[in-house]
Amino acid sequence: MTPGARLQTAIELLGEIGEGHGAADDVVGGYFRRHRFVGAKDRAAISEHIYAILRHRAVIDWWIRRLNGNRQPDARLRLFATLVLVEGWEPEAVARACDGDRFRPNPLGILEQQVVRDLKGKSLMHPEMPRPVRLNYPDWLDAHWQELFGDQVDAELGVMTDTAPLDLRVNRLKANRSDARTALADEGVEAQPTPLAPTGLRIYKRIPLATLDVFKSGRIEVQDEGSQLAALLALAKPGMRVVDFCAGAGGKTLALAAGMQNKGHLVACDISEKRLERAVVRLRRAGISNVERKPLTSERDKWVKRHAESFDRVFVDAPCTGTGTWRRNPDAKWRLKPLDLEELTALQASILDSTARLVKPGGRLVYATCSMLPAENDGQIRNFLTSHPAFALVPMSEVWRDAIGTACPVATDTLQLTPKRHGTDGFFVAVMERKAAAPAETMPETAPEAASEAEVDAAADVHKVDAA
Ligand SMILES: C[S@@+](CC[C@H](N)C(=O)[O-])C[C@H]1O[C@@H](n2cnc3c(N)ncnc32)[C@H](O)[C@@H]1O
Repeated sequence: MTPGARLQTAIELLGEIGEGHGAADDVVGGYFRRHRFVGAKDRAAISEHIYAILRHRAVIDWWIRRLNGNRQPDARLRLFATLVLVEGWEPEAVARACDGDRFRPNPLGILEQQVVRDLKGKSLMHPEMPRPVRLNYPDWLDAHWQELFGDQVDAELGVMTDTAPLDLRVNRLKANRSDARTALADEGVEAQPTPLAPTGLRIYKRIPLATLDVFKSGRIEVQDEGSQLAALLALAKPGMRVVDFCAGAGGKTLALAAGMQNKGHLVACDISEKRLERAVVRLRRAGISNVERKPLTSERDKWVKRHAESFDRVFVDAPCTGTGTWRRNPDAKWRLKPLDLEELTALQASILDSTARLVKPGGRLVYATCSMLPAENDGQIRNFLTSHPAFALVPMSEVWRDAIGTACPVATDTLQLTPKRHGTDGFFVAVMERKAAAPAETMPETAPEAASEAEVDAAADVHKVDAA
């Protein structure tokens, strides 16, 4: 591809992302899957153009508006401005690449030429930029960040425009960390142990992961260190009965099953049967055979009532704003609206309320999000504990000591990881225990019949993953 053809592709994909055709990684990944002839260098260049814009969008738009009256920035103008401001292109190089020839962008219009010319030599940041512009997030989130980070907002949000490294989880059913690291090195990939999670390896380069033997043989999986820690902190042990309630495509399910050494019963629930289906191949690759997949109609599905107080661990990886993953999904912040936060917090409260029923006396409810917004995290836990006196928070120092054994990285009773402080995604974990002697949670009006083991086994047979 010529540089111009790469720009034209980036413009088209940015248009699709902007029109809500999907998350950036789906749109870009889908394009590359449909156009397999696009070479590795072209793919890297196209992705770099797109992600440079998504990461710096507020700053780019601020400059465009400043230089160009209040003109609404479009995909072309954003790209041209980013080439000059972020990628250091000369205005003449932009003009040369956009000559209107086949597969290349049309020549720059007068306004576009003017913006590109005026941006030459400018630095990305300007002292007059308001904080949400400087740090590239929507205005309405400023108060939320202030509540969480106080005078550290700049430092904490400043790193959210960086690129995240690639974290891998070593599958303890098949390898230990040192073996997996050696196997990666044998395939030419240098990996470092993650500082907090004993199961993690970190890679700073782009690698063709799916082609590596160490991946194909199920010894490693992609998983951010924060997610690995969340699963470890559940302390799911061999022989336990465990639910992964919002299991999706099984990222945490795989980690929980490894902690259980493939022994005991692990139910992976989700309202999306399609996502659960995507877990099958991953479970098989990891050699996991103790997982039952259970699609639900909602968090209030009858299955929940039928299994009241029958699980040692209930893991809730709640649907959330994903504000902790902006380094990986920079476009997500621009799709997020205040109403989404309201709807998500209501859904999280309902999921917590319903899943509490599943926990045995003495068992634990583990709530996790990949968000850093207090309303989804500590606020949610405060409300839950007030309305569910049968549960008590297990202090994080205690959970961490039992699960990880190193010094706990926070002094609070819940865990809020941030990219700035911990180098992980922004991840939250709270562990609550149902008091052993407490009366049962309020039960539904219709008497709950506990499922017999035979029923459970029959359900398991339908969805059970063949480990072969
Ligand atoms: C954060 S994602 C889970 C990611 C997954 N645990 C992993 O590690 O790959 C949240 C999941 O919650 C599911 N979900 C949304 N609403 C739900 C509900 N009412 N009950 C159960 N699951 C729900 C979504 O389908 C989504 O898969």
